[in-house]
Amino acid sequence: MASGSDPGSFSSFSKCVTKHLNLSYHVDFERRVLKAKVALTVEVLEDHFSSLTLDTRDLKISAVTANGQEATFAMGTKHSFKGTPLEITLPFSLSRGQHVIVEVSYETAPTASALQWLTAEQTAGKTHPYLFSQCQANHCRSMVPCQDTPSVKHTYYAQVSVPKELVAVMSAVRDGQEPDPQDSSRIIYRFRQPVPMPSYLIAIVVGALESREIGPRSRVWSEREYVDKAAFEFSETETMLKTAEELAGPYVWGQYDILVLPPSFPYGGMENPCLTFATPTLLVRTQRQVSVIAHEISHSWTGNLVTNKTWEHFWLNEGHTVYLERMIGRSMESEQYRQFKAMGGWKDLQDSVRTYLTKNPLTNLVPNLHEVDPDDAFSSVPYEKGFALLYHLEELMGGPEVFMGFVKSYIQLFAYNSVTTEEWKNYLFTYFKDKVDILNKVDWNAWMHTPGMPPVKPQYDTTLADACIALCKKWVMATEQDLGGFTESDVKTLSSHQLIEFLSLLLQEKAMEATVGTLLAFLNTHLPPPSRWLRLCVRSKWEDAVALALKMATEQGRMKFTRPLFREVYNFEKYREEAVRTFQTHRAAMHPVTSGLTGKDLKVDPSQSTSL
Ligand SMILES: CC/C=C\C/C=C\C[C@@H](O)/C=C/C=C/C=C\[C@@H](O)CCCC(=O)O
Ligand SMILES: [Zn+2]
Repeated sequence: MASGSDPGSFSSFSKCVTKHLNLSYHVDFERRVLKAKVALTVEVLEDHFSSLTLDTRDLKISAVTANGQEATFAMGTKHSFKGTPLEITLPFSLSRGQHVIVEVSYETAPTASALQWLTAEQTAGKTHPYLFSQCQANHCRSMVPCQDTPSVKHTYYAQVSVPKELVAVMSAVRDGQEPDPQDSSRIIYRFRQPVPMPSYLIAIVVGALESREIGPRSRVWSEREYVDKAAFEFSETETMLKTAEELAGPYVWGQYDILVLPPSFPYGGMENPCLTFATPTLLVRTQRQVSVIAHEISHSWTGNLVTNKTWEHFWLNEGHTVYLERMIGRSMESEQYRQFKAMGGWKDLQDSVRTYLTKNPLTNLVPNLHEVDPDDAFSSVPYEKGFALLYHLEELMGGPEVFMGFVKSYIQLFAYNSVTTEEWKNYLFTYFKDKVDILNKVDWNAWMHTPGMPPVKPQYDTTLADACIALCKKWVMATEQDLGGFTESDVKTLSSHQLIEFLSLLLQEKAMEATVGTLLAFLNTHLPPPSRWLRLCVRSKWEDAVALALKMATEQGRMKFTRPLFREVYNFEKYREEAVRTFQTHRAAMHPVTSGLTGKDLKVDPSQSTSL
């Protein structure tokens, strides 16, 4: 299964592959470390095998054993984002097909890139500390020494000792709890993940958590302050799961829970198996953001069951997931709704391509990530260029039902495996063997290996978008005299999805007149301020919006909002210093990845805390 190489991993996965992890964590909130032991069950792929390399990042390794015997180990040279290879030499030699249990005793660093340790003051309840992880793309190695590549899949078992007033949850099925026999002030939670999965899907949260049942296989988890809101917001979960199963096949992970994190969680959602992580910015009581949950549910098939072999093939995870998410939208809402969302996605893609610059090779659907940190390469491109390609193929191959047949078959064929773009394409040609002539006319090189926008622009149905386009035109062309002509009904007739699209269209207008600021002030009295609105206000140099934009950028940490808001204020020359100052004041409380990437955006030196 695991062959070839991964530019993001030092691990020797062509020589051996991990089949199972047995993890023990002791969560130490005072020192902000995990005291840990992991036993890796490793299958040997070659004869005369006596050494292996694991990925680590900032781990303090104290001992390594192999089948219970002491093994020698050495740390290699530290790489800026790939971490430090852990070279292990076994006290014996093994042959192809044999297994060995390699046990590593270690401690994580307080600065582990996968972990954010929050003080009680940073939580909603203000009484207990909180810990959460985010391993995608290459951060698992900062909490587990492992083969940290999506090409290797393994099951896992874990036991986590935490102070007894706290609760631990993981990306696995809960397997009971008991008092810690070593310390009566602590409790041990146990977890099992019997479905093989890549290391980036290992996840842990420890905090004052509560849960509510929202369906026959679903609970929501969060601090008490969010839990009822979350149960309301995500009440459609079981309907979405059933819709996804009709489209893609059985849900194999047993439980599907959602955990709402504190506001600093850097993403809208993360598809951790059995336990989707979600930002509290979804709790807006408008169901505006339920497509994030449809997206994370879809990952149960595309990403978690069929996984990209390396991060260079990330579009296989995300493009198919967006495709499935929008098919769920089609079943639960309408085809017009799917078309509308697809059109919004095209705009997001234009936005990303513009931000990254049209000729940047990181806007290729299949980028070369040799010596590139995946966090730096992350954008809407794999999501929306990937979706656009799949939609284009859908049109060429005979429509949504026909193409969904291919997607379902691809999922069944590659389930429990990791795939490359080439393997996906070969299967596409096999599945549509009667339509190879049409497939041969697709400009594959332009779609996959060329920067910028795709070679074909899909013609989406504009029914739901027309109202947004008309209103955008009206606002863009307005003069001072027209200002009185804008009424509440202009925006009241738009759905929340249409409103987001309207703001997105407005944001793309290059020549912002000063009057737009006044128009936006009108909008402000009628609507809550989404981040796009604030970006628009700052771009149109409406000075009152600067403080609001910086407030939103720091009160929550979803990078999709925080980074563009900071960048927008930074680009407003007059407030550049204020953007940098605000970042420097808040960076210690930010998630490590968010603070690193925002620092780069604002050209702030990471070590000195001063502007470059
Ligand atoms: C070409 C890029 C290659 C690899 C990138 C892989 C991972 C990048 C890393 O930064 C982690 C990303 C995690 C994403 C999690 C969830 C997203 O779907 C959320 C999207 C944005 C949002 O809604 O907030
Ligand atoms: Zn995704």
